[in-house]
Amino acid sequence: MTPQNKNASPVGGESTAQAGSLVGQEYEVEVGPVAHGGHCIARNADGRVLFVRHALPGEKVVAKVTEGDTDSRFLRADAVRVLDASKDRVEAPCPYAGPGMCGGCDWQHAKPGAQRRLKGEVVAEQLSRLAGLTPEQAGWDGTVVPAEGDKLPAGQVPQWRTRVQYAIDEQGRAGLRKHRSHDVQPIDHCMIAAPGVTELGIEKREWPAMASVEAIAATGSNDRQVVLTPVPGGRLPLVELDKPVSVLRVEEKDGGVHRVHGRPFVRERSDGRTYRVGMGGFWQVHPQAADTLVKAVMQGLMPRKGEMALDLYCGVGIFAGALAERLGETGAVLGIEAGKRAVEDARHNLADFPRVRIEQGKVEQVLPRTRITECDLIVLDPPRAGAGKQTVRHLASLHARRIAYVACDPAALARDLAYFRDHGYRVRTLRVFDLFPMTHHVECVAILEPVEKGF
Ligand SMILES: C[S@@+](CC[C@H](N)C(=O)[O-])C[C@H]1O[C@@H](n2cnc3c(N)ncnc32)[C@H](O)[C@@H]1O
Repeated sequence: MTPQNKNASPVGGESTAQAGSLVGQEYEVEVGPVAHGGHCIARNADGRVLFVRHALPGEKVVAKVTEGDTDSRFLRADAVRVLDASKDRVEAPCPYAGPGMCGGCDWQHAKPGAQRRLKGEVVAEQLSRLAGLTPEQAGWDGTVVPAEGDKLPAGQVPQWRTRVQYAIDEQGRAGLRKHRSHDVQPIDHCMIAAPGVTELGIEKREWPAMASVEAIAATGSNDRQVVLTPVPGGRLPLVELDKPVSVLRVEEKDGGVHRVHGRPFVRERSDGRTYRVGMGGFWQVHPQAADTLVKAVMQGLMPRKGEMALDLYCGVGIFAGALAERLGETGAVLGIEAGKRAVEDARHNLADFPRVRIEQGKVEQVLPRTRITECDLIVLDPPRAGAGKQTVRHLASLHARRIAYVACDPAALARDLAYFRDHGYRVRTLRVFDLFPMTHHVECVAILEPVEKGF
C-alpha cells in the first residue's frame, strides 16, 4: 500500500453479484480532485482509480462500488458514508438526490459557489490536458458565471429546467432515470424544474403505456407542451393536465414527432426576437441561456455592417438572427443545421432577413458543397461530440477574422481548440457559464482569431 492510499482500505460491503464483480464492495477512501462527469477521483488499496459520486474533494468517505470488476481499469462508486466532510458540503435539498436515487443532479450536496468552482476546475483540467492551454493562455479569468437571478439566498434552489424529460416506470409513475441506468426513480416534484413545468402536474397523474413524457414550459411565451413517447404498442392517453397544453407524440417506428392537438411548436424569445421551436426541437433549457450565449457571442465577434457570417449547427436560428440584425442589409448569413424541422423553423423565424440562407444537412457534408472559400465570422454550436478534426480544418481555411465556439462539453471544446491551433487559430477569450445549476454541466463560449492578428 502506497502512502497516498493508506486509508483506502476495503471495509466490507455486500457480496458481489457475479464472479469477479466488485459491485457492493466498500472502500474507505480519501477523495481527490473533481473529474469531468460529476464525480471525484479516489484510489482504493490496490491503487485502482474510483470515480466517486456524491463526494467532494478532500473528504474521507466510504465509497461503495456501483460498477466494475477485478479486471476493470477503474471502478465507479457512490459515497455512502461521509467520515470527514468538506466545508463545501451541504445537506442535499432534494429528497431524491443521493446514492442509488435520481441521476439528474450531480452536485446537490455542494454549496452553489463550490459547484461553480468544481466546474471551473473541470474546464481548466480539460483545457490543460487536451489543448495544452492554461486559463491565462485561453484568456479566461477562471470563473464560472451564474445566470442572472441564480444567486439565491442559502437553501434556495434555482428553478431553471424549462424542459424536463420524465421517464415512466412499469406502474405508470413519472420519475427520472437513476444514474447510468434505465431504472426510474419516481418523484413527486423536481426541485430544479421551472414553475411552468411544475404547474403542469406531470408527477401527480399516472401515465399507463407511456415510456416517457417531456414537459416544456416556454420562457418567451405562455406556451406549454408535452411530448409523449408510448411504449411499443401503447395507446395514447387522453391528456388532461392542470394547465392547457399542446400535445405531441413520438412515433414508435421512426422516432418522428407528430402533433396530437394544439400548436406543433412553442414560442421562445432571444435578443428581442420571437423564435418558433417546433416538434420537440432544440432550445436551451435555462431561461437565461439563449440571451446569455447570444450576448457573449456578439460581444466576442463584434460584427460589422456588411460582413459575411456562418452559423453552424444553427438549430432554429438564434445566432443567425442576432448576426443578421447586426450585419445589416449588406451583410449575409448562412446557417447550416441537420434537423429538417429545425431548418423549417429557422427559415420561418428569419424570413424577414432576405440575406439569411439556411441549408439543411450535416455541417461536414453541406459546408464543402457550398464552395464558400472565405467569410468574416463563424459561430459554431455543435452537439456534445464537438465539430471534429475535418470540420475544424475546413473552418480554419475560410480565414474568418473571428470564430465563436459555443460548447456544452469542455472535453470536446478542448479537443477542437487543439485542432484550431494546429490550423493557425488561437483562443482570444473564454467565458464559462453555469447554465445548469446542481448538475455537472457547463457552457463555454470561446472566441478565436488567427494567430497573426495578435491580441
Ligand atoms: C447544441 S444545439 C445548438 C442549436 C442552436 N445553435 C441553439 O443554440 O439553439 C446543436 C444543433 O446541432 C444540430 N446538429 C447535430 N449534429 C449536426 C451536424 N452534424 N450538422 C449540422 N447540425 C447538427 C442539432 O440538430 C442541434 O440543433
